[in-house]
Formats: sequence, structure tokens, C-alpha cells
Amino acid sequence: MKDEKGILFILSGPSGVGKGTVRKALFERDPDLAYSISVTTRQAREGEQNGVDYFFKTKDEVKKMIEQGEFIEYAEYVGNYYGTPKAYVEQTLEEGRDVFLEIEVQGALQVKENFPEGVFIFLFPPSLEELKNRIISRGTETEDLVRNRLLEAKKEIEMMDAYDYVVVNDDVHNAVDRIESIVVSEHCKRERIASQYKKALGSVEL
Ligand SMILES: Nc1nc2c(ncn2[C@@H]2O[C@H](COP(=O)(O)OP(=O)(O)O)[C@@H](O)[C@H]2O)c(=O)[nH]1
Ligand SMILES: Nc1ncnc2c1ncn2[C@@H]1O[C@H](COP(=O)(O)OP(=O)(O)O)[C@@H](O)[C@H]1O
Repeated sequence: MKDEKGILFILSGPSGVGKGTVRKALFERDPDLAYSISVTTRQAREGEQNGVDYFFKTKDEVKKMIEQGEFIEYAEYVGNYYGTPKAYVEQTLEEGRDVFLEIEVQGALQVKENFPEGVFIFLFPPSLEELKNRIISRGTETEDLVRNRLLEAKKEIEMMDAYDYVVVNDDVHNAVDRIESIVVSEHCKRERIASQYKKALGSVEL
């Protein structure tokens, strides 16, 4: 086990902005990062796997988990529940690994209350028009749901001042570069690197 706890990063932003795409590209580059798999009541999309993309549960199962305090945060989003299981996040941070949450804005604001030391990153679309194109091109939503998600997106963008960082997702590689820089600077800020050097200095005889 490492001496220091990992850092909790919260990647948030409107549906369709590219959170999933950017997070997957980031994890390919940095396999030491840990991803917290959320629980949801929504239907699995084609190709999605239980326990990989989400833990797919019924409404009753999720309500029970809420009652038993098993979530760090949860939110109802376009008719479904989404929540972050507490045990995995706490245990993984204790082990000294950085954990990423990929969640919508209401949930991110709840995390801020319970984990103020978390690092909050808002992924921003190059434009609302491009956001709409991305939701449509993904082809997972009906016309009504696209509209609901865009209405939600407008409200979510208004909340971006509550975040520590705003990253524009114009290009996936650029967005991942920016997020990697944030991870490095947060580690420097917490002097984890400096404290390792201090220990090494202490062992040198002058
Ligand atoms: N609050 C909260 N939001 C989540 C969680 N997991 C996923 N979400 C968000 O819920 C929204 C809808 O997710 P999903 O149905 O998978 O659609 P997509 O992200 O637009 O592909 C997205 O903004 C997700 O980031 C969670 O555990 N808690
Ligand atoms: N930088 C980008 N440029 C162009 N298309 C993108 C970019 N990032 C993501 N996309 C596309 O936008 C759509 C929505 O991305 P997704 O990762 O599912 O978003 P979210 O998880 O935020 O809902 C997908 O079709 C994805 O391939």
C-alpha cells in the first residue's frame, strides 16, 4: 500500500459532450487510473456490458441501495437513476490510486459536498450545435430524448462556475492532454512528489 491517498477526479459535463470517449482515451494512456463504475436503472445499450460500462439494476434495487447509504451521490437523470457506489471509491483512494468519476452535474455537486478535496473538471462542447450533432450521431437516443438531453445540457452549462477546471473537448487527444496536465498539477500541488524527494534527501549522508 502507498503512503498517500489517491486523488478523486470528477469528470462531468453535458450528455454527448464526449465524457465517455475522452475518459476511455485517457484510461488507455494511463492504465493506473481507476474508474468508478456507476449503477443505473437505464436499459443497457447494444454492446454495453453489466459490470463494465455500468451495473444495471432495477429501480427497487437502487432505492434499497439509496436507503442503505451505499452511494456517494446519486441523481435522477432523464427518467433514470444513476449513482456512484461508495465502497469502491473509498477503498481505491485508500490504496493510493487516483479515481475518476464520470457523472452528470447534479451528482457532481453532491460529491462536492461530501468530498470537497475532489478535483472537479467540466468538459465543455465547442458549441451547442456541435453538442447536438454529437448526440444525434451517436444514434442512441430518440428525437424526444435528444431534445431532453439538450435542455438538460443548457442547465448544466450554467453550473460550470462550480468546477475547478473547464476543458474544451474540441479534439479527443487535446482534451486528454489537458486532463493529464490537470492530474500532474494536482499531484504537484499536494506535494506528493516533493515529499518523496524529501524522504530521499533524508537518506543521503553529507
Ligand atoms: N450523478 C451521476 N451521473 C452519472 C453516473 N453515471 C453516469 N452518469 C451520467 O448520467 C448521464 C447519462 O448517462 P448515459 O445514459 O450513460 O448517457 P451518456 O453518458 O450520454 O452516454 C451522463 O451525463 C453520465 O455521465 C453516476 O453514477 N451518477
Ligand atoms: N472531440 C470529439 N470530436 C468529435 N466527436 C466526438 C468528440 N468526443 C466525442 N465525440 C463523439 O460524440 C458522441 C458523444 O460522445 P460520448 O463519449 O458518448 O459523450 P458523453 O459520454 O458525454 O455522453 C460520440 O459519438 C463520440 O464519438
